[in-house]
Amino acid sequence: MTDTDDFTQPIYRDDDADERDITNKTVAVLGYGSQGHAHAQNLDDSGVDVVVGLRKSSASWDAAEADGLDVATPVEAAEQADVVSMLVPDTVQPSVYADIEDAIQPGDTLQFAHGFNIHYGQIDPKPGVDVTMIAPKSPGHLVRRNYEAGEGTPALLAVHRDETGEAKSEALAYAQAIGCARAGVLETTFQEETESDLFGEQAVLCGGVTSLIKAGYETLVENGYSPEMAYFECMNEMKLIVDLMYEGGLGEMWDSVSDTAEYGGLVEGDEVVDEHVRENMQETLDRVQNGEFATRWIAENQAGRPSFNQRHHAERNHEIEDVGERLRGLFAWAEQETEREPEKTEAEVRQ
Ligand SMILES: NC(=O)C1=CN([C@@H]2O[C@H](COP(=O)(O)OP(=O)(O)OC[C@H]3O[C@@H](n4cnc5c(N)ncnc54)[C@H](OP(=O)(O)O)[C@@H]3O)[C@@H](O)[C@H]2O)C=CC1
Ligand SMILES: CC[C@](O)(C(C)=O)C(=O)O
Ligand SMILES: [Mg+2]
Ligand SMILES: [Mg+2]
Repeated sequence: MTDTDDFTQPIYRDDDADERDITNKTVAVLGYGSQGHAHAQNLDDSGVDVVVGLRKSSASWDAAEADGLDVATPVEAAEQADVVSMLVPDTVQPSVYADIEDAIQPGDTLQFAHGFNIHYGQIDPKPGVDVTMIAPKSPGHLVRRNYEAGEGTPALLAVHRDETGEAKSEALAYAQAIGCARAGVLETTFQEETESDLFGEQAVLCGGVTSLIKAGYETLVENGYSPEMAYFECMNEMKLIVDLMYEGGLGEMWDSVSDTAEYGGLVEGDEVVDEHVRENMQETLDRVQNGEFATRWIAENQAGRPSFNQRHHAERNHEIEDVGERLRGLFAWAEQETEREPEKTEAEVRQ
């Protein structure tokens, strides 16, 4: 464990976990998407007995088998397992849980990578079952890529229910087996993980950044600058700037850019992301905390995702996507380094 003098809370590392708390169990990984394929393969490589749970019709079934994993239906997988890792999309988890509930026995564990369905009351696990979470703070493909490179991905650990008295040590061993304890595992609650994760992806990581990029791109193009110039300035260089912050914090980035960029950025940054943006962020957090976002997302799915589909297609058809695809075609290295999920089909988007 890290020295708590340096941090506000303990951060668990490989030495804090006992691999036998997971290598003596069978884990059913339900879903073989972004997180599912990474957890299943990392667990398998760490010597854990894994069975992947998928619908018979699943396009991922052959992929999981080709990766050398045992595959069964979610019910069959849950019947064999001591730990069921719920890695299907948040919106389908309640119906998948209803299907597998009878297959889970007292003393088993139901584990999540995000707390949405527990926190907002969409799943109420049956008595006698441990309920835990290991939530990697990363897209799943990097959880796998980092593991293979001998590196780790930070994760959050939470215990919602501990019937066996072993919920935390088992979750920590799971985190170790998927490579997260190489980096660090922070203990939290389902509430804190859910609300901070939703806020982060909406206001900053996914929603905030894409809106900032599009607004910058559109401002340049509307003022007569070329799309190629605007793409390189507002999108391509974003990665290079963020990489510096990832490696060495804000300071390393500011040290690397010119003094002109540092002065202009410090002065104008707060003009662009002003008090009004902070008020908007607070409202976003309010909607997460009071359940308004969750209610809207659940209703959106029940209605067949009309707003999601419209926004999904508008985003994919934004001009920056077209110019970006053509420009990235010039980067010889991009194809080797970038491990992208194939574009979702219409049916998958509607799911
Ligand atoms: N994406 C990420 O990087 C992160 C995700 N999380 C959390 O991890 C969990 C999983 O998310 P994510 O990896 O994005 O999920 P994905 O959308 O990538 O999951 C797709 C997988 O789920 C399967 N699936 C979909 N519907 C069903 C169903 N009804 N029954 C059985 N299998 C089904 C799909 O198979 P099929 O071929 O049958 O459709 C596919 O294998 C969520 O709780 C999410 O919030 C947490 C951190 C980051
Ligand atoms: C940032 C999006 C995320 O929360 C993640 C990769 O951590 C997600 O839900 O996919
Ligand atoms: Mg997240
Ligand atoms: Mg998330």
